Amino acid sequence: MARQFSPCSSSSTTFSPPLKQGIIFFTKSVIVPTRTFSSRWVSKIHSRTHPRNHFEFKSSNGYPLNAVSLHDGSAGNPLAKELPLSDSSISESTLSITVVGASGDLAKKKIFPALFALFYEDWLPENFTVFGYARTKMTDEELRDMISKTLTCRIDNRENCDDKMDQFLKRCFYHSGLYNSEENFSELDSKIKMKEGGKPSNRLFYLSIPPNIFVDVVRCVSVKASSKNGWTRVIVEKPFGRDSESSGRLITCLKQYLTEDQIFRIDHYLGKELVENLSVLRFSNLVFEPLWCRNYIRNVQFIFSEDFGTEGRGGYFDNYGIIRDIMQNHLLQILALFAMETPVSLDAEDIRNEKVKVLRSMRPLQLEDVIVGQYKGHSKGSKSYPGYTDDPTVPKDSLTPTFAAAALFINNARWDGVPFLMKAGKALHTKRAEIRVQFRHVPGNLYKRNFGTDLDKATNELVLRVQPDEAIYLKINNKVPGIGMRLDRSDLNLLYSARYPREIPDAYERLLLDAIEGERRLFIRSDELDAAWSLFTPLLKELEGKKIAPELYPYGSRGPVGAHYLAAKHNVRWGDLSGED
Ligand SMILES: NC(=O)C1=CN([C@@H]2O[C@H](COP(=O)(O)OP(=O)(O)OC[C@H]3O[C@@H](n4cnc5c(N)ncnc54)[C@H](OP(=O)(O)O)[C@@H]3O)[C@@H](O)[C@H]2O)C=CC1
Ligand SMILES: O=C1O[C@H](COP(=O)(O)O)[C@@H](O)[C@H](O)[C@H]1O
Repeated sequence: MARQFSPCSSSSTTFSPPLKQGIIFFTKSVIVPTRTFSSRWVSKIHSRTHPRNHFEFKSSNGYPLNAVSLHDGSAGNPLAKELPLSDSSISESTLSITVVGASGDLAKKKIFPALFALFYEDWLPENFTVFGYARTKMTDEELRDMISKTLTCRIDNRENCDDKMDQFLKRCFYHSGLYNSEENFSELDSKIKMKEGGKPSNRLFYLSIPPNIFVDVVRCVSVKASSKNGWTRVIVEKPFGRDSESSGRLITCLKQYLTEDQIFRIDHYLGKELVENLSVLRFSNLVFEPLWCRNYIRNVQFIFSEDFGTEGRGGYFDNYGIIRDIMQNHLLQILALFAMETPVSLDAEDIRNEKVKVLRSMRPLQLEDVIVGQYKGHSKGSKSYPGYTDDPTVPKDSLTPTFAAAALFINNARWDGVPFLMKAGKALHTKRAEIRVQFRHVPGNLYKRNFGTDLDKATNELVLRVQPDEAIYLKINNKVPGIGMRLDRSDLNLLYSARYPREIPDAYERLLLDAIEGERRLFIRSDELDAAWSLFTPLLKELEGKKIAPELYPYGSRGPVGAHYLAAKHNVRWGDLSGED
């Protein structure tokens, strides 16, 4: 075996060409990439409605999967024509999901519960196994015990919850190992193989670990633990670097071992229900799309706030700050989805092509269009809240922003001159994430005098409340019933909890299932990532190079006043602070 030293890893590496993405199965009349055999539709049919030998193929966006995508990576696979798609091969295939970093916070809080929820709702294929991998020494039983503490069942369907938990936990196993040890990954491979029992195998690895060990793990997976007769995919958690250079390096290093189609860069905000609904709202209702441009929209706001600080994550956060933690990824992704042109289809590549165009059309971010803040300690009654730098893992003189607001512009025909405002902060007065679209004034408004002098207050505003209490509402002007002519601001309100009693799935459930199905629409392509970093890197360098001091704001407040000045400079008022919400 050839050994070589790679700049991508701290240790010497055995080079292995990129893993094969998948294999193609043939039916009598359709060619179907492997991703479809565990498709949501098939799995639902398997488990609930129809006999197991009845198949139909649809992706999670409802689009038929009846052709091999050029990006699927399966075209060159020599095994492609060897395995027929028969009912038995579908039900015989196995899926193993390995959570690397299984002892960590994200795995416990989100990944294992999401996997259980998928199992509970019968979304997972029949032959699946979950492996935890980390350095911490644990037995299978101890892993199960750890996982069981965070599992919950769907509110509307709890009857057999305990049974389902037992069944799920029986499918969970653990292997302790180092992240850069090929030997340890080889041991993992043997354990996975035992569970696969010689059947065709598909393997998903979720890297729930700090980014400095991503490449080591991917190397070990590639060399020792990839599937030999099915697909191997890797979900990569953020942060994907901390600027253009480090992100570029990470992309290059991962691509030494994986093809782009095997890499699923997760941005969990793209898996949130309301973010998914953004495109549905816009493209399937005639009333919105014609208004979706500079002629009618005055400004758009993307707002993220948390009512807690960086407690427990200060060490990580101080190296990144709120711009990298929330704006460069979650908010920018939503902005791109919001502003993109109509894609050719709902296919992942068509959507991601349009998003990249938006990102590449953005005006470079200027320092004067950004303000930064940092929370300070605050006492309220007998309770006192710590400041950011009170965290022992944060340097006392840290200038890392825990709050930022920015005005962005898209230099294209649709959006020329429209401010897209972003605001993100920790330790604020409330926890929420929302998109606010403020429309222009009604020209020659007949009812002008009924509104007083502040016409801005009379404009329509569309709000997509991503969380909590998911809702879509439109602020309209309405006549107060009665003989006189009094106008009132009112909401046309779609409150999800009232309209849809079912619990909304967690974003990680949707995204995990998409990765299992090979649906890439909600994952970040490398050129999207490049474009996102190109926008933010010069600004971050300037902020850090000039050591711009953040404006201090008290824990639990509405954030620095600088955010108001920034908005006012662009003739905008933050919708969340208008007093009428
Ligand atoms: N927690 C969250 O809410 C979110 C996390 N993320 C991202 O997800 C990934 C995982 O997050 P999280 O679970 O919070 O991370 P943790 O810090 O809890 O790390 C996960 C596991 O990785 C191992 N580990 C931690 N530090 C090191 C190190 N320096 N060297 C080697 N191994 C280490 C530990 O396992 P062991 O010691 O057993 O090997 C740990 O249990 C990170 O990339 C994070 O940025 C993204 C969004 C939200
Ligand atoms: O990615 C991150 O997201 C969380 C917020 O996620 P949410 O789904 O709970 O809204 C944030 O707390 C964290 O700092 C960031 O890394």
